[in-house]
Amino acid sequence: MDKYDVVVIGSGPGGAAAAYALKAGGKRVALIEDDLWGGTCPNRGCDPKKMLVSGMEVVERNNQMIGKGFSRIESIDWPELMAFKRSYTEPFSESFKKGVEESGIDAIEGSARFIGDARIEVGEDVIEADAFVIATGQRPSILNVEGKELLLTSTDFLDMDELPERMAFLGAGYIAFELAAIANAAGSEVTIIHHNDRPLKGFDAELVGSLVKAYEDKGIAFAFDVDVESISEEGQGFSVQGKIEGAQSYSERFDCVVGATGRIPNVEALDLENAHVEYDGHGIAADGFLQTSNPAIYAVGDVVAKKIPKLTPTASFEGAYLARRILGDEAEPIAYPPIVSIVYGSPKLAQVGVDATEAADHAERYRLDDRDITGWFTYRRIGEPVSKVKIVREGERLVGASALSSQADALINHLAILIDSGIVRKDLDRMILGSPTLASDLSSLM
Ligand SMILES: Cc1cc2nc3c(=O)[nH]c(=O)nc-3n(C[C@H](O)[C@H](O)[C@H](O)COP(=O)(O)OP(=O)(O)OC[C@H]3O[C@@H](n4cnc5c(N)ncnc54)[C@H](O)[C@@H]3O)c2cc1C
Ligand SMILES: NC(=O)c1ccc[n+]([C@@H]2O[C@H](COP(=O)([O-])OP(=O)(O)OC[C@H]3O[C@@H](n4cnc5c(N)ncnc54)[C@H](O)[C@@H]3O)[C@@H](O)[C@H]2O)c1
Repeated sequence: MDKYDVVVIGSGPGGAAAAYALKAGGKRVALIEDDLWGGTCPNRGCDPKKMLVSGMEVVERNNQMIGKGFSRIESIDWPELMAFKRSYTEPFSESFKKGVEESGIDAIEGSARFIGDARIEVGEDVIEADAFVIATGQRPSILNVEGKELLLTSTDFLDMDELPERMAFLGAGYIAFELAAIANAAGSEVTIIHHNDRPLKGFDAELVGSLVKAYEDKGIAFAFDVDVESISEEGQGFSVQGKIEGAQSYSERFDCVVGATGRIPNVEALDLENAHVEYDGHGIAADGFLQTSNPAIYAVGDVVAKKIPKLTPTASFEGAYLARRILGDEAEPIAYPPIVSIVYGSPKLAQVGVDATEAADHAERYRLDDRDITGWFTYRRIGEPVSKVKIVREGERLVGASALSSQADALINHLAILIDSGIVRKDLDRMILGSPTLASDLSSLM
């Protein structure tokens, strides 16, 4: 039987951040993975998605420049774009594992399950540790309808050999908006089917409305207030059936249907009952120190039941915090800075900090600037059809922002740095930044 100081279960951004920092702090560490090394983000999440987004961005930029020196719309060769994506993803897992081993962490392959309060089993091997970190992430939740086995997931989409001519996404969250934009740019006829009329619920309703309009302008269809009841095979394709607001029936045929109705925590295989670790359908319960109901077991990343966005940077932030805590360098509970959320759609939608609703509800405290900046030079020069920004200030200081444009991802990160550092307009005015750029716009936005 092997004995470690710390065993980390799951090699995604949360588990890897904890394992590397614990090893650097002098601990004997094992990292266990039962699938691809590096977890969701680099293998079937953020990174492969963004490789495909690169293609979408070229088409978007090309379309915006038509009549401005460009007449031809570049089209995406899907198999070639997919080969480009695979050039990144295919070698990733092996090279990640090699990096783990070279750092002196024991890389163990297999599924971990608890067989006691401080003991796990991986295959035939029993492993003990002073502390465990659960970082097992989430997987797609499959809508419980008749024919659910016919649904594809985001993982299937991100590795599709051929792009279907007509496709549907069920759900209208991050994944549906991002993958729909990619498929649309690559020439597929896309429909997003949603059970209510409020897509991307965590984002500013008005900016989401503008995003939906932009999608419709690109030919993406929305079927709102549809309760999907069944998926069935129809010829070479699939039929989605349901009810519109519980009355009228809905029926459409597609070449493929991708379920994007959320993700669920990977907890079942862990046999958490054997270690007295509490969890529910949202994930593992962890306190402000990321400690579970068993004091020797911690949890980080997507597998934790939490209100904050389940994203790669939050998972790695938690992993790094937890390593400091276990190493005895952290006495305070975890404190998150404002968290940037970005939907890599076409255009992109992004937000950080206090939102417009909270600002309006607390008008005595916050000042909200709601601006259409489509005419600004930054956007004019690329023929951007829409650019909107909402800025929330408390006194002089920026405390929140939302943005919609093809540049919203970079802009929101600039704004998050201003929020976090407390930089105000007069500080910006003392700087000479490269112009014209997003950075040189900041002073005017403040
Ligand atoms: C399509 C898609 C796009 C995304 N895009 C973005 C984005 O652009 N930006 C962003 O910030 N976030 C994005 N995310 C979310 C991001 O991928 C996750 O928030 C992040 O990967 C969470 O990290 P984690 O370490 O908690 O879990 P994961 O990365 O999911 O890693 C968990 C690991 O644990 C392993 N595991 C599970 N059970 C066991 C077991 N019993 N034994 C051993 N190993 C086990 C799994 O195989 C997995 O490798 C995206 C997600 C998806 C699905
Ligand atoms: N850019 C990013 O940072 C990024 C990208 C992709 C995924 N992610 C992460 O992955 C998670 C999962 O993404 P997701 O898009 O699957 O989840 P999500 O929670 O963002 O969206 C799920 C959507 O499905 C809808 N839905 C739920 N039940 C439904 C039903 N019965 N019929 C129709 N619609 C239904 C929800 O109302 C919601 O709009 C995200 O919450 C996020 O944490 C992040």
